[in-house]
Order: sequence, then structure tokens, then C-alpha cells
Amino acid sequence: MEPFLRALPKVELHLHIEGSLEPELMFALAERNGVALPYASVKEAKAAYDFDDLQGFLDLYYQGMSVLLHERDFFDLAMDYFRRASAEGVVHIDMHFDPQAHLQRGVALDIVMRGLLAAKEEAERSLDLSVGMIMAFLRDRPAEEALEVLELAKPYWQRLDAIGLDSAERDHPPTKFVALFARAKEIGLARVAHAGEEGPAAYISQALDDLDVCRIDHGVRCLEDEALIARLREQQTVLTVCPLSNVALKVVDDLRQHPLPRLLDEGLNITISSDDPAYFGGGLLTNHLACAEAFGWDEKVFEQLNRNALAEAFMDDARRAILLQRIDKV
Ligand SMILES: Nc1ncnc2[nH]cnc12
Ligand SMILES: [Zn+2]
Repeated sequence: MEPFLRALPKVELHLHIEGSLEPELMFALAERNGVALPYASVKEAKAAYDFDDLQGFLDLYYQGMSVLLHERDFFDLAMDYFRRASAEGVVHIDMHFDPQAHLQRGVALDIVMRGLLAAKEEAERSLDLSVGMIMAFLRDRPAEEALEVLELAKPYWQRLDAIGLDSAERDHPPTKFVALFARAKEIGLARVAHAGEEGPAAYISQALDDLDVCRIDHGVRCLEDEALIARLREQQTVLTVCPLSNVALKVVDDLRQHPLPRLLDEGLNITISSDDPAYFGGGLLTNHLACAEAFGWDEKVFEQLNRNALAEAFMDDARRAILLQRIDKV
């Protein structure tokens, strides 16, 4: 199965670029920028990646980013993941990034955008890897701040594909961000949101009703609401499910207990992604391999998951057609 999964052109719809920061690069950037880290070694950092829940992870995720200060750091961060992903057969990535997490530390939006856009261009030129840009907003920060940041990003609106909603889900319902998502729609941006990862199924319904999103990031808790399952099946709304993330953050105890097989049996439009590969045990190929082992899926299942992702990815239709042929030919 490994040679097949490696060769299969894979499409990743849910990836936080700051969550792709491997400890090795974190240490290199800390040294380059004179930033102190709370770990003595790469080994110690990896040992700290043992999470009880989403908040436990987010605390280290925001701390890890402290080494990202200059345009070149954002470029190196993204290229480090793009090179690894491309070598594993990933052909497209819709990339979330968190401007508020950098603005809060005094890192200007221009620095983040220039570094990430340069990496996108370099990947598209030299790796045959296309990249979608999802500017994500932190749901545990004030809604007014999110609106201000979206306006601050005006010079970059043309370069964005979508806005997203991430960070601590509990007690931060989608309804808090109705004005932000209405503004993004007015600007002409697509909209996606994390929902039903740790939060209840009702947050998935809210994201669909009140934020008018085209896909749901995670969404695994939809299984708690029969009417919602029927709706997601009927609308064929894409769910970007992140199997190893759900294990690492204890959304499920063990991958074999993961609801992915049931989500597929329900006829939902499922895709798989890595979320934060540096923190959760690996990238998109590793997630594919883990699912093959846990669920015994055959090649057809993996082809379909990637066709689902390709159909929804933020890319132009000419490239989509080429990549579809490549999936069909494997
Ligand atoms: N899995 C996740 N859930 C919510 N916010 C995130 N930010 C980075 N990874 C996240
Ligand atoms: Zn995520």
C-alpha cells in the first residue's frame, strides 16, 4: 500500500502552516533571531508534544511561533513544509495562516504576507505544488479585532482564496463572527470554518447557517445530530477530517475508534488532512498510511478521498483537470 499511497497525487485542504514548524527549524530560527526557547533540545521539544486537549496544543503552537519574526522566516517555514509535502506526492495545499497570532507579537501583516506569498510562488514554480491561501481568524479573540485585521489586509484581498476560523472552539460559537463572514462574502472571498472538532454539532449548523461556509474543518461531531448528517449528505458539504490530529488532541482515544469509516458509510463528502503535521505525528502521507492500517481501506477509497479534495480545492480549473487525470491514471 505504501508505494501506491506515495504515488497517489494527494490534495490537502486543511493545513496550518504555523503547525508545520518542525522543532529542528524552530531551533535554527531561534538561533538566527536570538529568541530563547523553553526547550533545551529538539528531543525535549518533541517530548513536550503530549497533549490533553486542543487548548494544551494551542499553548505550545502559539509559543512555537515566537521564532517567526522576518519575511524570510515565513518563507523558510512554508518552503520547508512544501518541499517535504511535494516529496511525498502532495500536489496541492490549501494553507491556513493566523495573522493575529503574529500581529499580537508585533510582527506586521506585510512581513507575514510577503514571506508566505513568496513561498507560494516558489512552490508553484519549482515544485509543481499549487497553494491556496486561507487567512484564518482566532475565535478566542474579539470579533472586532478580526474585522480590523480583515480591513488591514485590503492590499492582499486579491491574493486570498478564503477566510477561516480557528483556535479554541469551546465557548466561541460561529455566531460571534457573523459580521466578519458577511464582510468576507461582500469582498468576494470564500469562507471555511473549524467546527465540531471539540465544539458541539450545533456549531457546525451555525457555521453553515450564519457564516455561509463552503466547507467545515474537522466536523467529526456531526455524528451527534441525525438531521445535520442528513443535511451534510444532501448538500455534500466537504468535511476536512484530520485523523492523526484527532488522536493527538484526544478527540478520539485511538485511530481504530475514529468515526471516519462511519462518516464515509453515511455518504458524506469526506477528505483527509494533517492539520498541524509538526505537532501531530506527520504529514498527509503519514495520515494516509495510518488510515490504511487502522481501517484496512483499499486503493479506491484513497483515490476517492483525494478526488473529493481536488473538487473543492482553491485552484484554477485547468490545473484541476490535469490533476484529476493524474489521480485517475495511478
Ligand atoms: N486543530 C486546530 N483546531 C483549532 N485551531 C487550530 N489552530 C491550529 N490547529 C488548530
Ligand atoms: Zn485546523
